[in-house]
Amino acid sequence: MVKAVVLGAAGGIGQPLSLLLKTNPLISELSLFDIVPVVFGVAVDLSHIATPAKVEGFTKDNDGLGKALKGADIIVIPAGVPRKPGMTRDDLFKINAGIVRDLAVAIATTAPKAFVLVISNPVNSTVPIVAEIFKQHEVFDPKKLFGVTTLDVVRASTFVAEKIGDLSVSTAVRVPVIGGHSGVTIIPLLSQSSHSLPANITQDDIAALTNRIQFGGDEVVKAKDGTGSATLSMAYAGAEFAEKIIRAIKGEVGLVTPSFVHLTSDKSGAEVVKEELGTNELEFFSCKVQLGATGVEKILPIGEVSSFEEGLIKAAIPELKGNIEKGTAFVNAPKL
Ligand SMILES: NC(=O)C1=CN([C@@H]2O[C@H](COP(=O)(O)OP(=O)(O)OC[C@H]3O[C@@H](n4cnc5c(N)ncnc54)[C@H](O)[C@@H]3O)[C@@H](O)[C@H]2O)C=CC1
Ligand SMILES: O=C([O-])CC(=O)C(=O)O
Repeated sequence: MVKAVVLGAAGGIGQPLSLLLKTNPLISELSLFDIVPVVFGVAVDLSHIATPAKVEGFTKDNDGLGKALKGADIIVIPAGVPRKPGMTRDDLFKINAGIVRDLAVAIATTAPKAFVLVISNPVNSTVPIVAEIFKQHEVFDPKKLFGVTTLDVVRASTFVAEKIGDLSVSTAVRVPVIGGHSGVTIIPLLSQSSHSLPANITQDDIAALTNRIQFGGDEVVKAKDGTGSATLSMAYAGAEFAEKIIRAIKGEVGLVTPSFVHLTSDKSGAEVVKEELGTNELEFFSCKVQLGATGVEKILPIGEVSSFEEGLIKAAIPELKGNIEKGTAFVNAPKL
C-alpha cells in the first residue's frame, strides 16, 4: 500500500503527472491538492481510470492540505509559478520560495516521514528551503528529500540518441547529469554515456550538446512563447523518478539515479563526492544516488570526468553555492 500525494496537482505539470501516477499499479491511494478548485474535477476525471489507486482531490478549505497529506508515503511538489521568456529560474524565487516553505511546514507537521520530491523551481533553492523547515521542526531526514533533476537526464538521453541518429535507443541511453537544476549548474557527464557518441564528434559538438542539455528548459519556454515551461516532459520525468522511489520503498535494491540531495557528513559516500569536488562548501549537489527502502542508501562517486567536464564542475560551484545559501537564508532570516 503506497499513498502518493501531488501538491499543485491542477497545474501544467500536476495534471499529467497525476495521470501517470494513477496508471502506476504500485500506488493504492493518490491525493491531489491544489489551491484552485478545478483539482476536484481533475480527481473525479482520473478516478474513472481502471487502475488500483483511489483518487481524491483537496483544496485549502476544511484543512484540505492536512487531509491530503495524512498518511503520505511519497509527496511530489510541482506547486508554483513557471518561467516566461527572458526569466531565469532564480526569478521564480520571489513567489515560489514562500509557496514551498508553507507546503514544507504542512508536511513537517502532518507527514514528516514521507519521501519528498521537489519539482518547483528554482530547485537549487527550494530543496534547501524544505530542508531548513524540516530542521526547524526537527524532522529532517536527508535520505528522504530529493530535488527532481530527472528531466535533465531524460533530455540528455534523448539528445544523445538524436546525435547517434537512432531515437529507438533513447530509453536505453544513460547519461549521468550532476550538479544542480539551472543553466551552468546542470552538468551532463557525456564522457560517461552508456552509448558512445559517433566517432567523428568534435569537441565543439560536445560543447554544443552540453549547452543544449543545460538550456533545454529555455528551448521549451521559448517555444511555448509566454504560456509556460516544460510540463509534459516534466510529468514523464517526475513519474519515472517517483516510480523508482516507490520501487525502492517496496524493497527493490540496486536502483541508481541522479538527484539533488543533501551531502550529509556520514558514511553514505558524500565525503567522497566532496573530495572530488574539492570543496566542503556545498550542502546539496545532484549526485548519482543509490536508493533503498529508507531513501538515499549511498551517494556514488562522480568518477572519472573529461577535462571539459572538470571545467563545467568548477564553473557550477559558485552559482550553486549562492542558490543554496539563498534558500537557507530565506528560512533563517531574522524576523523583524
Ligand atoms: N524540476 C524541474 O525539472 C522542472 C520544474 N518546473 C517547475 O515546476 C513548477 C510548476 O510548473 P507548472 O506546472 O508548469 O506551473 P502551473 O502554473 O501550470 O501549475 C502550478 C500549480 O501550482 C498551484 N499552486 C500555486 N500555489 C500553490 C500552493 N500554495 N499549494 C498548492 N498548489 C499551488 C497552482 O494553482 C497551479 O495549479 C514551476 O515552478 C516550474 O518552474 C517545471 C519544469 C521542470
Ligand atoms: O525551464 C524551466 O523553467 C522549467 C525547467 O526547470 C525545465 O524545463 O528544466
